[in-house]
Amino acid sequence: MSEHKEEDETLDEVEVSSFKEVWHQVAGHKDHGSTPGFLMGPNGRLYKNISHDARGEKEECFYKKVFSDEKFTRFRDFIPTYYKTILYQNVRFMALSDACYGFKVPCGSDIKVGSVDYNSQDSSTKQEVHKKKVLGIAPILGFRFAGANVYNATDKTVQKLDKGWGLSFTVENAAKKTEEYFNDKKTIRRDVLPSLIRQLTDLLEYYTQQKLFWLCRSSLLVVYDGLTPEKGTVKMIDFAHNTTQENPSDNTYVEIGLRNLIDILSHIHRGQTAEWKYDT
Ligand SMILES: Nc1ncnc2c1ncn2[C@@H]1O[C@H](COP(=O)(O)OP(=O)(O)OP(=O)(O)O)[C@@H](O)[C@H]1O
Ligand SMILES: O=P(O)(O)O[C@@H]1[C@H](O)[C@H](O)[C@@H](OP(=O)(O)O)[C@H](OP(=O)(O)O)[C@H]1O
Repeated sequence: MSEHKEEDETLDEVEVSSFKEVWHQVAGHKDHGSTPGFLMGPNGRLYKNISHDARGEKEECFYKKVFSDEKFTRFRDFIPTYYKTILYQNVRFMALSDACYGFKVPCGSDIKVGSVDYNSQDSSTKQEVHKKKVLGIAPILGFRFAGANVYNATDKTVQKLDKGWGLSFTVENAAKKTEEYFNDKKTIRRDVLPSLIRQLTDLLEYYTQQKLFWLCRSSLLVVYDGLTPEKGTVKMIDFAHNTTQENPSDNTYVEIGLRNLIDILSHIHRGQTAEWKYDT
Protein backbone atom coordinates (compact mmCIF):
# COMPACT_ATOMS: atom_id res chain seq x y z
CA MET A 1 0.00 0.00 0.00
CA SER A 2 1.59 3.27 -1.07
CA GLU A 3 1.75 6.33 1.18
CA HIS A 4 -0.08 9.47 0.16
CA LYS A 5 2.09 12.29 -1.11
CA GLU A 6 2.28 15.95 -0.15
CA GLU A 7 1.12 17.07 -3.56
CA ASP A 8 -2.04 14.91 -3.50
CA GLU A 9 -5.17 17.03 -3.58
CA THR A 10 -8.20 16.38 -1.43
CA LEU A 11 -11.58 16.74 -3.06
CA ASP A 12 -14.36 19.12 -2.19
CA GLU A 13 -17.82 17.92 -1.15
CA VAL A 14 -19.36 18.65 -4.56
CA GLU A 15 -16.85 16.51 -6.40
CA VAL A 16 -17.18 13.67 -3.88
CA SER A 17 -20.98 13.71 -3.87
CA SER A 18 -21.03 13.17 -7.61
CA PHE A 19 -18.92 9.99 -7.53
CA LYS A 20 -20.58 7.03 -9.20
CA GLU A 21 -19.73 3.43 -9.91
CA VAL A 22 -18.18 2.94 -13.37
CA TRP A 23 -20.89 1.01 -15.21
CA HIS A 24 -19.03 0.94 -18.54
CA GLN A 25 -15.83 -0.73 -17.25
CA VAL A 26 -14.86 -3.55 -19.60
CA ALA A 27 -11.94 -5.39 -17.98
CA GLY A 28 -9.28 -4.95 -15.30
CA HIS A 29 -9.58 -4.81 -11.54
CA LYS A 30 -13.07 -3.83 -10.37
CA ASP A 31 -11.75 -3.41 -6.85
CA HIS A 32 -8.72 -3.81 -4.64
CA GLY A 33 -10.11 -5.50 -1.55
CA SER A 34 -12.60 -3.12 -0.01
CA THR A 35 -11.73 -0.14 -2.21
CA PRO A 36 -13.08 0.43 -5.74
CA GLY A 37 -10.73 0.08 -8.71
CA PHE A 38 -12.37 3.04 -10.46
CA LEU A 39 -14.83 5.81 -9.71
CA MET A 40 -16.66 8.02 -12.15
CA GLY A 41 -16.55 11.71 -11.29
CA PRO A 42 -18.05 14.89 -12.74
CA ASN A 43 -17.17 16.50 -16.09
CA GLY A 44 -15.97 13.36 -17.81
CA ARG A 45 -13.38 12.37 -15.25
CA LEU A 46 -12.53 8.85 -14.25
CA TYR A 47 -10.57 8.13 -11.07
CA LYS A 48 -8.24 5.13 -11.04
CA ASN A 49 -7.17 3.63 -7.70
CA ILE A 50 -3.37 3.64 -7.47
CA SER A 51 -2.96 2.88 -3.78
CA HIS A 52 -3.02 -0.91 -4.03
CA ASP A 53 0.64 -1.65 -4.73
CA ALA A 54 3.75 -0.56 -6.64
CA ARG A 55 1.95 -0.99 -9.98
CA GLY A 56 -0.26 2.01 -9.26
CA GLU A 57 2.64 4.24 -8.45
CA LYS A 58 4.52 3.13 -11.54
CA GLU A 59 1.56 3.99 -13.75
CA GLU A 60 1.22 7.38 -12.05
CA CYS A 61 4.91 8.10 -12.75
CA PHE A 62 4.39 7.25 -16.40
CA TYR A 63 1.38 9.58 -16.75
CA LYS A 64 3.19 12.38 -14.90
CA LYS A 65 6.20 12.01 -17.17
CA VAL A 66 4.10 12.03 -20.35
CA PHE A 67 2.18 15.13 -19.25
CA SER A 68 5.22 17.11 -18.15
CA ASP A 69 7.96 16.15 -20.62
CA GLU A 70 7.52 17.70 -24.03
CA LYS A 71 9.21 14.75 -25.72
CA PHE A 72 5.88 12.97 -25.17
CA THR A 73 3.62 15.73 -26.54
CA ARG A 74 2.50 13.69 -29.53
CA PHE A 75 1.85 10.58 -27.41
CA ARG A 76 -0.62 12.55 -25.25
CA ASP A 77 -3.15 12.40 -28.12
CA PHE A 78 -3.25 8.63 -27.85
CA ILE A 79 -3.92 8.24 -24.13
CA PRO A 80 -6.39 9.63 -21.56
CA THR A 81 -5.48 13.04 -20.16
CA TYR A 82 -3.92 12.91 -16.71
CA TYR A 83 -5.18 15.79 -14.54
CA LYS A 84 -3.98 15.18 -11.00
CA THR A 85 -3.75 12.68 -8.17
CA ILE A 86 -6.26 12.96 -5.37
CA LEU A 87 -6.73 11.45 -1.96
CA TYR A 88 -10.21 10.12 -1.27
CA GLN A 89 -10.98 8.20 1.92
CA ASN A 90 -7.24 7.70 2.36
CA VAL A 91 -6.90 6.07 -1.04
CA ARG A 92 -4.93 7.65 -3.88
CA PHE A 93 -6.68 7.98 -7.26
CA MET A 94 -5.42 9.39 -10.55
CA ALA A 95 -7.94 11.72 -12.21
CA LEU A 96 -8.02 10.85 -15.92
CA SER A 97 -10.28 11.79 -18.81
CA ASP A 98 -13.02 9.22 -19.36
CA ALA A 99 -12.76 7.89 -22.92
CA CYS A 100 -16.48 7.03 -22.83
CA TYR A 101 -17.59 10.53 -21.90
CA GLY A 102 -20.11 11.98 -24.36
CA PHE A 103 -21.08 8.59 -25.78
CA LYS A 104 -24.81 7.78 -25.60
CA VAL A 105 -24.18 4.02 -25.38
CA PRO A 106 -20.43 3.38 -25.10
CA CYS A 107 -19.50 0.04 -26.66
CA GLY A 108 -15.99 -0.41 -25.30
CA SER A 109 -13.48 -3.15 -25.83
CA ASP A 110 -10.26 -3.74 -23.92
CA ILE A 111 -7.69 -5.22 -26.27
CA LYS A 112 -4.37 -6.27 -24.77
CA VAL A 113 -1.64 -5.66 -27.31
CA GLY A 114 1.71 -7.39 -27.60
CA SER A 115 2.83 -10.90 -28.52
CA VAL A 116 4.47 -11.31 -25.13
CA ASP A 117 2.77 -10.57 -21.84
CA TYR A 118 5.75 -10.08 -19.55
CA ASN A 119 9.03 -8.22 -19.43
CA SER A 120 12.34 -8.48 -17.61
CA GLN A 121 11.07 -6.21 -14.83
CA ASP A 122 8.43 -8.74 -13.80
CA SER A 123 9.39 -11.10 -11.00
CA SER A 124 10.39 -14.57 -12.17
CA THR A 125 7.15 -15.93 -10.67
CA LYS A 126 5.07 -13.43 -12.64
CA GLN A 127 7.02 -14.24 -15.81
CA GLU A 128 6.31 -17.94 -15.30
CA VAL A 129 2.59 -17.29 -14.70
CA HIS A 130 2.35 -15.32 -17.93
CA LYS A 131 4.41 -17.83 -19.93
CA LYS A 132 2.22 -20.72 -18.79
CA LYS A 133 -1.08 -18.94 -19.16
CA VAL A 134 -3.12 -20.06 -22.14
CA LEU A 135 -3.49 -16.83 -23.99
CA GLY A 136 -4.99 -18.26 -27.18
CA ILE A 137 -3.62 -16.58 -30.24
CA ALA A 138 -2.11 -13.50 -28.57
CA PRO A 139 1.46 -14.70 -29.15
CA ILE A 140 0.70 -15.08 -32.87
CA LEU A 141 -1.66 -12.21 -33.59
CA GLY A 142 -0.20 -9.83 -31.05
CA PHE A 143 -3.53 -8.92 -29.51
CA ARG A 144 -6.32 -10.44 -27.47
CA PHE A 145 -9.68 -9.11 -26.32
CA ALA A 146 -9.90 -8.97 -22.52
CA GLY A 147 -13.60 -8.11 -22.92
CA ALA A 148 -16.10 -5.95 -24.79
CA ASN A 149 -19.54 -4.37 -24.48
CA VAL A 150 -21.88 -4.52 -27.49
CA TYR A 151 -25.24 -2.84 -27.96
CA ASN A 152 -28.10 -5.08 -29.05
CA ALA A 153 -30.30 -2.80 -31.17
CA THR A 154 -33.11 -5.37 -31.24
CA ASP A 155 -33.80 -5.60 -27.54
CA LYS A 156 -31.97 -2.36 -26.64
CA THR A 157 -29.65 -3.94 -24.08
CA VAL A 158 -25.87 -3.96 -23.71
CA GLN A 159 -24.34 -7.42 -23.99
CA LYS A 160 -21.03 -8.29 -22.34
CA LEU A 161 -18.47 -10.31 -24.29
CA ASP A 162 -16.27 -11.66 -21.53
CA LYS A 163 -12.70 -12.91 -21.15
CA GLY A 164 -13.81 -16.43 -22.22
CA TRP A 165 -15.05 -14.96 -25.49
CA GLY A 166 -11.65 -13.30 -25.97
CA LEU A 167 -9.84 -16.57 -25.34
CA SER A 168 -12.01 -18.41 -27.89
CA PHE A 169 -10.28 -16.64 -30.79
CA THR A 170 -8.22 -18.81 -33.15
CA VAL A 171 -6.10 -17.87 -36.15
CA GLU A 172 -8.93 -19.14 -38.38
CA ASN A 173 -11.83 -17.35 -36.69
CA ALA A 174 -10.16 -14.10 -35.49
CA ALA A 175 -11.83 -11.83 -38.06
CA LYS A 176 -15.30 -13.39 -37.58
CA LYS A 177 -14.92 -13.13 -33.79
CA THR A 178 -13.78 -9.51 -33.97
CA GLU A 179 -16.81 -8.77 -36.15
CA GLU A 180 -19.09 -9.91 -33.29
CA TYR A 181 -17.97 -6.83 -31.40
CA PHE A 182 -19.42 -4.66 -34.20
CA ASN A 183 -22.62 -6.66 -34.64
CA ASP A 184 -25.62 -4.94 -33.01
CA LYS A 185 -28.00 -7.69 -34.23
CA LYS A 186 -29.46 -5.40 -36.85
CA THR A 187 -26.32 -4.51 -38.73
CA ILE A 188 -22.52 -4.70 -38.65
CA ARG A 189 -21.43 -1.23 -37.52
CA ARG A 190 -19.11 -0.61 -40.47
CA ASP A 191 -19.80 3.14 -40.21
CA VAL A 192 -17.54 3.45 -37.13
CA LEU A 193 -14.61 1.62 -38.69
CA PRO A 194 -12.94 4.31 -40.88
CA SER A 195 -12.40 6.54 -37.86
CA LEU A 196 -11.16 3.69 -35.65
CA ILE A 197 -8.80 2.42 -38.37
CA ARG A 198 -7.43 5.94 -38.90
CA GLN A 199 -6.75 6.39 -35.18
CA LEU A 200 -5.09 2.98 -34.90
CA THR A 201 -2.94 3.72 -37.95
CA ASP A 202 -1.80 7.02 -36.44
CA LEU A 203 -0.93 5.22 -33.20
CA LEU A 204 0.97 2.51 -35.07
CA GLU A 205 2.93 5.12 -36.99
CA TYR A 206 3.83 6.97 -33.80
CA TYR A 207 4.67 3.87 -31.80
CA THR A 208 6.95 2.32 -34.39
CA GLN A 209 9.03 5.44 -34.89
CA GLN A 210 9.43 6.43 -31.23
CA LYS A 211 12.38 5.29 -29.15
CA LEU A 212 11.22 6.54 -25.76
CA PHE A 213 9.51 3.55 -24.16
CA TRP A 214 8.28 -0.01 -24.56
CA LEU A 215 4.82 -1.05 -23.39
CA CYS A 216 3.98 -4.38 -21.80
CA ARG A 217 0.44 -5.55 -20.82
CA SER A 218 -1.06 -2.25 -21.97
CA SER A 219 -4.45 -2.23 -23.64
CA LEU A 220 -6.19 -0.46 -26.45
CA LEU A 221 -9.46 0.90 -25.24
CA VAL A 222 -11.62 1.05 -28.37
CA VAL A 223 -15.01 2.70 -27.93
CA TYR A 224 -17.79 3.33 -30.44
CA ASP A 225 -21.27 4.65 -29.85
CA GLY A 226 -24.10 2.10 -29.94
CA LEU A 227 -26.48 4.86 -31.06
CA THR A 228 -24.51 7.56 -32.87
CA PRO A 229 -23.24 6.88 -36.41
CA GLU A 230 -19.49 7.15 -37.10
CA LYS A 231 -18.59 8.01 -33.51
CA GLY A 232 -15.57 6.17 -32.12
CA THR A 233 -12.36 6.67 -30.22
CA VAL A 234 -9.16 4.73 -29.48
CA LYS A 235 -6.99 5.27 -26.41
CA MET A 236 -4.06 3.32 -25.07
CA ILE A 237 -4.43 2.57 -21.33
CA ASP A 238 -2.82 0.65 -18.46
CA PHE A 239 0.83 1.67 -18.14
CA ALA A 240 2.02 -0.17 -15.04
CA HIS A 241 4.67 -2.11 -16.95
CA ASN A 242 6.24 0.31 -19.38
CA THR A 243 10.01 0.36 -19.59
CA THR A 244 12.48 2.53 -21.37
CA GLN A 245 13.79 0.88 -24.47
CA GLU A 246 15.87 -2.18 -23.66
CA ASN A 247 16.10 -3.81 -27.00
CA PRO A 248 15.15 -2.25 -30.34
CA SER A 249 13.06 -5.31 -31.26
CA ASP A 250 10.87 -5.00 -28.14
CA ASN A 251 8.48 -2.49 -29.69
CA THR A 252 7.73 -4.91 -32.51
CA TYR A 253 5.65 -7.03 -30.10
CA VAL A 254 3.04 -4.26 -29.89
CA GLU A 255 3.49 -3.32 -33.54
CA ILE A 256 2.47 -6.84 -34.65
CA GLY A 257 -0.78 -6.60 -32.70
CA LEU A 258 -1.65 -3.17 -34.07
CA ARG A 259 -0.94 -4.25 -37.66
CA ASN A 260 -3.08 -7.39 -37.40
CA LEU A 261 -5.94 -5.56 -35.70
CA ILE A 262 -5.95 -2.84 -38.38
CA ASP A 263 -5.89 -5.53 -41.07
CA ILE A 264 -8.87 -7.35 -39.54
CA LEU A 265 -10.88 -4.14 -39.08
CA SER A 266 -10.18 -3.21 -42.71
CA HIS A 267 -11.51 -6.59 -43.84
CA ILE A 268 -14.66 -6.13 -41.71
CA HIS A 269 -15.13 -2.66 -43.18
CA ARG A 270 -14.94 -4.03 -46.74
CA GLY A 271 -17.30 -6.89 -45.90
CA GLN A 272 -14.49 -9.39 -46.50
CA THR A 273 -14.33 -11.09 -43.13
CA ALA A 274 -14.51 -14.55 -44.71
CA GLU A 275 -11.48 -13.77 -46.87
CA TRP A 276 -9.25 -12.65 -44.00
CA LYS A 277 -6.22 -14.88 -43.55
CA TYR A 278 -3.41 -14.59 -41.05
CA ASP A 279 -0.41 -13.28 -42.95
CA THR A 280 2.60 -15.19 -41.68
N1 LIG B 1 -9.52 6.60 -19.16
C1 LIG B 1 -10.48 5.67 -19.24
N2 LIG B 1 -11.66 5.95 -19.83
C2 LIG B 1 -12.66 5.04 -19.89
N3 LIG B 1 -12.57 3.80 -19.38
C3 LIG B 1 -11.42 3.45 -18.78
C4 LIG B 1 -10.30 4.35 -18.69
N4 LIG B 1 -9.30 3.72 -18.04
C5 LIG B 1 -9.76 2.48 -17.75
N5 LIG B 1 -11.03 2.32 -18.18
C6 LIG B 1 -11.88 1.13 -18.03
O1 LIG B 1 -11.36 0.33 -16.99
C7 LIG B 1 -10.93 -0.95 -17.50
C8 LIG B 1 -9.65 -1.38 -16.83
O2 LIG B 1 -8.64 -0.40 -17.04
P1 LIG B 1 -7.12 -0.67 -16.72
O3 LIG B 1 -6.60 -1.68 -17.66
O4 LIG B 1 -6.44 0.65 -16.66
O5 LIG B 1 -7.24 -1.30 -15.24
P2 LIG B 1 -6.32 -2.32 -14.44
O6 LIG B 1 -7.10 -2.71 -13.26
O7 LIG B 1 -4.96 -1.72 -14.26
O8 LIG B 1 -6.24 -3.52 -15.48
P3 LIG B 1 -5.37 -4.90 -15.44
O9 LIG B 1 -6.09 -5.79 -14.52
O10 LIG B 1 -5.44 -5.36 -16.88
O11 LIG B 1 -3.99 -4.50 -15.02
C9 LIG B 1 -10.83 -0.78 -18.99
O12 LIG B 1 -11.12 -2.02 -19.65
C10 LIG B 1 -11.87 0.28 -19.28
O13 LIG B 1 -13.16 -0.29 -19.43
O1 LIG C 1 -6.10 -10.55 -18.54
P1 LIG C 1 -6.02 -11.66 -17.54
O2 LIG C 1 -5.88 -12.99 -18.18
O3 LIG C 1 -7.11 -11.57 -16.53
O4 LIG C 1 -4.66 -11.47 -16.71
C1 LIG C 1 -4.42 -10.32 -15.97
C2 LIG C 1 -3.72 -9.33 -16.90
O5 LIG C 1 -2.55 -9.89 -17.44
C3 LIG C 1 -3.37 -8.07 -16.14
O6 LIG C 1 -2.67 -7.21 -17.00
C4 LIG C 1 -2.52 -8.42 -14.90
O7 LIG C 1 -2.36 -7.25 -14.14
P2 LIG C 1 -1.04 -6.39 -14.25
O8 LIG C 1 -0.86 -6.08 -15.71
O9 LIG C 1 -1.34 -5.16 -13.46
O10 LIG C 1 0.08 -7.20 -13.69
C5 LIG C 1 -3.22 -9.43 -14.01
O11 LIG C 1 -2.31 -9.77 -12.99
P3 LIG C 1 -2.73 -9.98 -11.44
O12 LIG C 1 -3.62 -11.19 -11.42
O13 LIG C 1 -1.41 -10.16 -10.76
O14 LIG C 1 -3.43 -8.74 -11.01
C6 LIG C 1 -3.55 -10.68 -14.78
O15 LIG C 1 -4.27 -11.59 -13.95
